[in-house]
Parts: sequence; C-alpha cells; structure tokens
Amino acid sequence: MPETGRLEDMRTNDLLLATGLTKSYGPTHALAGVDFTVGRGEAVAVMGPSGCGKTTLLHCLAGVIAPDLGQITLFAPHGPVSVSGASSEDRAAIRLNHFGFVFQQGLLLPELTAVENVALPLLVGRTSRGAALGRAAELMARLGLTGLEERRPGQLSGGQQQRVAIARAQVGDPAVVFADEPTGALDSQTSSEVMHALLASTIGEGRGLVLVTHDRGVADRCHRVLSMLDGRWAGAQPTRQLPPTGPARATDPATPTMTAASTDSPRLGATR
Ligand SMILES: Nc1ncnc2c1ncn2[C@@H]1O[C@H](COP(=O)(O)OP(=O)(O)OP(=O)(O)O)[C@@H](O)[C@H]1O
Repeated sequence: MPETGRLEDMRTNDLLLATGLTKSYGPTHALAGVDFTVGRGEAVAVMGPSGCGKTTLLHCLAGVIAPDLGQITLFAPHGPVSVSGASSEDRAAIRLNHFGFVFQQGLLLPELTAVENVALPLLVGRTSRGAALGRAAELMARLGLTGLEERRPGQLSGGQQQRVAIARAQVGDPAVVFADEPTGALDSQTSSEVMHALLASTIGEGRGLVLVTHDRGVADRCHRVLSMLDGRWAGAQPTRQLPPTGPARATDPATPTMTAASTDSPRLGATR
C-alpha cells in the first residue's frame, strides 16, 4: 500500500485500489474500514468465517453495491475510473465493460446453449451475434470445452458448467474477475481443474482475480490470502511468487500458459 494512501504513489501494476471501505446494514458493520488492491496478473483470495463481510467486500469492489464510505478506483486503460463515486447506472456499465464474475453455481441461463451463455455479456452490448458467438467459441476452446457449444447447461457436468461460467467471465476482456466460492459446489478433483482454468484465464492473461473462498487449498493457489474478521482484515500471508503452471487443460495446447505475477513487495489489504 502506498504509505501515504495517495493515488499518485500507487504502483503502476495496480488495477483496482480501495481505501477505507465501510458498509453497514442497520446495526451490522459488514465492512469497517477496509483497504484493498489487486494488480495485473495477480490473484488475491479472501477468507474468513461466515458473516465476516467477504461477499460485501466483493460486491463493493465490483460495483454491485455502493459502500457507505471509502474510495474504489479502477485503473482502466483510458485512465482512472471511480467505482465508488459512480451512479448505479454507471456502475452497471463499469461491471459490463471492465469486470467479470464467477459464482458458486454457474448461474447459466438454462434455456440458452453453452456458447450463447458465454456470449451473453457481448450480446447485451453492441457486438453482433456472429462476432459474439465466434469469440465465445474461441474462449470455450481455450477452456477445453470444444464440442459442448450447443449443449444446454443441464446437459453439462458441474465442472463443465463452471468452465462455461469462467469463459463467460472473460468474454468482455475484463480487467478484474470476481469469483465468489467458484469451487464451492465441486468435488476436490473437479475443483482443482476449475481453479486451474480460472487462474490460467485470469492471471495468465494479465487480469486481476479476487476470489472469496472457504477452501484453504483453493486460497493457497492465489498470490495472497487475506483473512477477514468482523468486517476488518485479521491477517494475511506474506506475498509470494507462484510457480508457473501448465495450460488450463493438459489436452488443450492452445490454452495460454499461466504466468506468475510480480509480487515482490507487501501489498495493500494485508495486516503487516
Ligand atoms: N442485504 C443485507 N441486509 C442486511 N444484512 C446484510 C445484508 N447483506 C449482508 N448482511 C450482513 O452483513 C454481514 C456480512 O455479510 P456477508 O454476506 O458479506 O458475509 P460473508 O463473509 O460473505 O458470509 P458467508 O461466508 O456466509 O457468505 C453479515 O452479518 C450479514 O448478515
């Protein structure tokens, strides 16, 4: 974290920077002054007991809800964008243009095919149907889903559904992907494969990944693990370099190899 907290002291690697986030629901202080940052090609896991504020943090960072206090700045290619200062309409545009989302249950639309589900964020924008479906099919191929394009979600396994959801989260070329318990409904083998796909398609592409999980094994695959308690940081692991890993699917040579992010100094959000 910049010691002064000033944005001009921010390291150029940062994609999303939040300071002093506070959010209350009546008497419940879900967030009680939280700082956070995620950089390019960096994966950050947020852990903590039920009700400590993880989802509230994720939703504030992603512009789903507005914090009561605090600043959230996205460093978009064309310049800084205030997420916390945006209207709800502008936050919707920020989410569509800059963020991707993966949830515990894929939240795929059952009446659409897999490739239509992946293309959906582009279809609600201005992209033509042909271009959107082409991009979606390309992402599905990179996630080892070739041949499953025309299946409906109900005809896919849980792991395949999550990889479709991961492909959908990347389709708009987001700066940051937010994942809330993305492996929570999967067995350990499938969870490992889905995490590999998620990491390869986010940090392997220079995106930031913010992941909420109760699973220590999943969290340990991220660059930093932050622990929350009662709306504050309770502690953090030291930053560390992740070893490079192979493609998202061993059988898919087209998948980009995941690269490790530069994590050479302590980062915002950690209790040091
Ligand atoms: N819309 C809401 N209205 C009222 N209280 C809420 C609301 N959303 C969250 N809370 C409360 O805020 C606190 C933090 O909730 P949050 O969902 O962020 O926790 P969490 O750490 O994600 O929990 P879990 O691991 O169970 O998902 C909890 O006490 C919760 O009951």
